[in-house]
Amino acid sequence: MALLPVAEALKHILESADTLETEDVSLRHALGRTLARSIEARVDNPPFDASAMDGYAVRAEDVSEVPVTLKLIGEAGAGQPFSGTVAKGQTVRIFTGAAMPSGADSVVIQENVTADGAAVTFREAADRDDNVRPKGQDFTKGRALFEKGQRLTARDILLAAAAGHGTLPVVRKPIVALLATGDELVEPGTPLGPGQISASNSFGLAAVVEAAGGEARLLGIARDTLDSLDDAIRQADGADILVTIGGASVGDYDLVRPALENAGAKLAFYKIAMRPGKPLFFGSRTAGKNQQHCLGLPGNPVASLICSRVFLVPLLGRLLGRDVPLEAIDAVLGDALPANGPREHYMRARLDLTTAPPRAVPFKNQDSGMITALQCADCLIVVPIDAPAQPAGSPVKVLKLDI
Ligand SMILES: Nc1nc2c(c(=O)[nH]1)N[C@H]1C(S)=C(S)[C@@H](COP(=O)(O)OP(=O)(O)OC[C@H]3O[C@@H](n4cnc5c(N)ncnc54)[C@H](O)[C@@H]3O)O[C@H]1N2
Ligand code: MOO
Repeated sequence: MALLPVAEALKHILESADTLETEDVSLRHALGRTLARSIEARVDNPPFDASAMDGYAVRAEDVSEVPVTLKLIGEAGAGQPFSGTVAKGQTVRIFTGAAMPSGADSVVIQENVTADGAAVTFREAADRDDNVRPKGQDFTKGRALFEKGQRLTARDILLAAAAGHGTLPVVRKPIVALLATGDELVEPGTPLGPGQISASNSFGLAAVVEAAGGEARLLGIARDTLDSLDDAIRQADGADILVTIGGASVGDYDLVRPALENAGAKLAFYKIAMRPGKPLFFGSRTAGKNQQHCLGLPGNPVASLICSRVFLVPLLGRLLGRDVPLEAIDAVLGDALPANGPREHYMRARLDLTTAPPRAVPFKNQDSGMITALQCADCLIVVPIDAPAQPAGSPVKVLKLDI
């Protein structure tokens, strides 16, 4: 069977998914969530003309020539407006954040004033609007603040709060069930017996899912039997995506696809023209009340993490209503590359941004069990299918690693 090109596999995955439902969350839980609607300001900011300094509110024309002494008639504190009006020859003690008293149009900082009871002497002249933040200078009611599909940052949450929003409409978090499979796997931190390795992928993938705005549910480790896989797959009911890890290839114990098919999954494709990542598959099944996407990732840790960025993160993006492309950069090869085979090769590399164009230096060992090479890579050099050998300095397309 011909291997499916990466772009076609991704297109298929994206076309299979729609944006999830909307829910309102409090600002305290809004960080990293994706807006389901565009958002406008509900109030002006500041909501009133406000003092930017501690000092004295005056009519600027009264202090155009100094020294001059004005009569103190009251005080305006933050949240404690002065209810009277400042008339000619008068001043009001004012503090940062307080509303400007009517009649006053300027604030003189207290360092430039000598107060003696009700007699306040100004040593520095002031202009209109000095140290005043005018109503709506930051934003006015109705101003567009955020776009639908925007992922909320700390700064966004600050702005939303200032703009009168206590909650925000966001897209429900996609739930991703992660199922490790294999008799050799033990939970990380457990001493390794003969032939055993740590089930590292689930933890790397859970981090990818959560950084991308999803909620990861670890289903643990299924053993290489149909019974164990069936049990584990049942635990995934209710998840929007079931990601299986390993058991996808052609070995006698690669039982994940048959187990998923037993559980009602219809596979749309299996095996892609990608290195690492060849045995990846994708399909869907009815699981509980919802239609569940099933993504089978290869067991090799590097393959599983890279494939998660290339396919799972965009799928999560689609469920959340936003695009999450990998940033592509034009670079030159820092080393010669041999001819490529029938799979698009995503080579782990260091990116030197101090040169123009940037230089991408591929790691010597591109084995998909080389977790250290993935961990210290900055980018992936994408080598097209059947590309000829290329000398150092050849132009290449590079994807910046953001996981
Ligand atoms: N005869 C062939 N053998 C293989 C082929 C092939 O085409 N013909 N493809 C190879 C490729 S490419 C890959 S990738 C692997 C992927 O196979 P599986 O998805 O079935 O993965 P496993 O065999 O279960 O595991 C591969 C490797 O990864 C380790 N592993 C598995 N799960 C985890 C986990 N959760 N955390 C950490 N490491 C994990 C596992 O122990 C193996 O070392 O197949 C090639 N073989
Ligand atoms: O293509 Mo397999 O995914 O690592 O080696």
